[in-house]
Amino acid sequence: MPSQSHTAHIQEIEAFGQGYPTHAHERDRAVLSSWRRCIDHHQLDPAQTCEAYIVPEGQLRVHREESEPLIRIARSGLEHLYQQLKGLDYVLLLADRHGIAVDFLGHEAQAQDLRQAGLYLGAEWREDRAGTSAVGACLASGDALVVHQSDHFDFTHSQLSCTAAPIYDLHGELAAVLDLSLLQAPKERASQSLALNLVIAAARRVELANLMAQSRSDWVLRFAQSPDFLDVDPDAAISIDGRGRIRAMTHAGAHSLSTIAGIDWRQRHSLIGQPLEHFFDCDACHLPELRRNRAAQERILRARDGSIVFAHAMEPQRTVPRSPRAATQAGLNTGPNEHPPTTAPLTLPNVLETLHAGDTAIHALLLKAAKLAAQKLPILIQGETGAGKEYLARALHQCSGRTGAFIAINCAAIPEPLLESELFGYLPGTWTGGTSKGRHGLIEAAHGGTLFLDEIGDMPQGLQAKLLRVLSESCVTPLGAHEAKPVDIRVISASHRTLAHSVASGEFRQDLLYRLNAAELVLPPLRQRSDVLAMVERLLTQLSEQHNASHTDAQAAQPLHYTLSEAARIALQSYPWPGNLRELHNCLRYATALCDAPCCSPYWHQDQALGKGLALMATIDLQHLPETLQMSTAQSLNGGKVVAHSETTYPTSAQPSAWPRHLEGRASFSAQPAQELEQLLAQCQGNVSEVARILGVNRSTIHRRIQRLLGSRQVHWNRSEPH
Ligand SMILES: Nc1ncnc2c1ncn2[C@@H]1O[C@H](COP(=O)(O)OP(=O)(O)OP(=O)(O)O)[C@@H](O)[C@H]1O
Repeated sequence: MPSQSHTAHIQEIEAFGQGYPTHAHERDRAVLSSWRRCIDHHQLDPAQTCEAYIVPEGQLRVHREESEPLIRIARSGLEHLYQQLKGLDYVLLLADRHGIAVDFLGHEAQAQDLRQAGLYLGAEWREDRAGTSAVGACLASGDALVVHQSDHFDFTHSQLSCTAAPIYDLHGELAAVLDLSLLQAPKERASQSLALNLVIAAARRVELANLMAQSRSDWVLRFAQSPDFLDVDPDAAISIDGRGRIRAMTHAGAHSLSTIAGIDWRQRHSLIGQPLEHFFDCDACHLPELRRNRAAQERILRARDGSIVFAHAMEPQRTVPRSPRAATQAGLNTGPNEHPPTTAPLTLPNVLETLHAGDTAIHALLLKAAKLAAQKLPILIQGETGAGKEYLARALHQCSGRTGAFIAINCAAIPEPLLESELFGYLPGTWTGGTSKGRHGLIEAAHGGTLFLDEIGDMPQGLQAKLLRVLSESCVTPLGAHEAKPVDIRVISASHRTLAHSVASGEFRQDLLYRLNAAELVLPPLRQRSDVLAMVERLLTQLSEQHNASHTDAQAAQPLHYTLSEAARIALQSYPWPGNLRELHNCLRYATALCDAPCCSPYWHQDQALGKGLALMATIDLQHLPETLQMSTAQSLNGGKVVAHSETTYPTSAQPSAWPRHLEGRASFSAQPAQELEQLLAQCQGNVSEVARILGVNRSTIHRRIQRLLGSRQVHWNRSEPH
């Protein structure tokens, strides 16, 4: 629609109001519906203009307080979206159900202009007050739309281009509107199509996050049309209570169930409380089969209308114990409306479940941790560097039920005088390096929460005595103070050293050790875990999600998933990981950064309106892994001495002697050549090229070896690969 003079704008709206022929065919239908409401219901006059209205501070505070939980949940989604559009001058508003902007992301440098234009915190965009706007029309219709320049009813706003999508709460009520606006936009309305897709996708993710946050004690079933998106960016979700009945849905979830049931989605209330088997050929007993320990392609649900979706079931986050007594013993909180799931071989709270991927030893350790979580007992976590001690401490805090903060301090990283003032705080004028107002210490900051003392073995002796006093008296005395303050803290400490040795050498106080390790959790090094590859898969899923949430707008329509080549898989599995999970995580971050441009998978995602297109698969190969890994793999497979590790300062226990058993003999490849070759072929699923790459020889050499060593024995190599 070309830009108009104010007079032409008034004439067009008046003519439309009276039913005369206009340019209306060039306007979006949602815009015309809003114009109709403005004229007929709100009795607005297009000749009367009105500056954007910002509500007074006190009123804004009330609205923000009312929307606080939603703002919290939406915030990270908003920030991701804002980052995607960085440099394009978009402004993001989250408006509440009354049309008032309760959250805002935009350039502070433009604050004056944005405020004047109403693209600011506190702006009120209700349709009956401001005429047709994206927020107002979205609230009135419940649908996403673009209101571009002269689409605005009030000519005052005719420079703006605004795109909005609704966010529904779990009861199907329109809870908020996400709006993406530009002060100055290109004339073409089509320029905002991508903004529309982005804002719809962001609103869907906020709804998913909201459902997840509010359904901690229920099963959550997430759906996608394609298995590739299922675990990274599902389309819809529903929650299911302990009796296998639908408890809540995202908007897309309500649409899907309504379609299956053959009802209008506006009747979604009738879906609540219905058993799952009314919609799918499965009931609550089948939910554990849809968890992520099976490949996404296998997690298929058949709907009663004959359609098929891929599903991902997530068990309740908080364990629901068999009895209140068991709940207390396990230290797990149950909400008032939690029902014991009918199935549920429930084990760990989700936050602890995420720390392992199937290793039985660590699973047992985490079960113990779950029982200790809500006790106030001090816990000492031991384990090699990077084994995940801080992760475990945070998880313990999260399922402890303690409402205060998790405060972490690394005792090895801070010089003694600073460490003392950091921990204990100081009064004004006490400490020359301090601020004139004095400062609260970290011990006080952890009041009601958890104090995590990392590398406690490195705490200076003078401070060990002071800490002991805090632990025995539950009081802290800031530097320069004469009176102690009572504190309620739970202490978790960690060390990569064996503290008993430090006690024996006189470096660590025995009485403090007794205070700190009422319970001890020893995290195994990664090389001793049997779930390395499963952890790799999990981290790759996370990295895919992060990529999808943060990459640029042009690519945003195509979610990406990282996968591994067989060679990379073997290398990752056979490496001894002296830096444990930290090294593994960094290695995968490195590999995903280096991994070449992804290629398209065969899946074409159907729901274009949700901002998706072709699924992209990015395969991590051996050459994308850090050189240390490549060298280590080549040396171990070719019988070379592994120098890379022995030259570093890794703990002796991390030496390659601890490599996974199936690869231990690989260094002496020629000792049992036929058996080794057969094993390697099996591991590479018969892919001769992969075997050749691993051994650093060409494919014809492998084919010759197969002929020579294996002869007519049945060999499962990939005969269909190109020769
Ligand atoms: N369960 C986990 N899942 C995924 N990544 C993890 C996990 N645990 C640890 N990591 C990775 O390892 C890094 C180090 O974790 P963490 O700080 O908990 O280890 P740590 O044992 O406390 O290390 P240090 O002894 O050096 O302080 C994390 O930043 C993360 O990248």
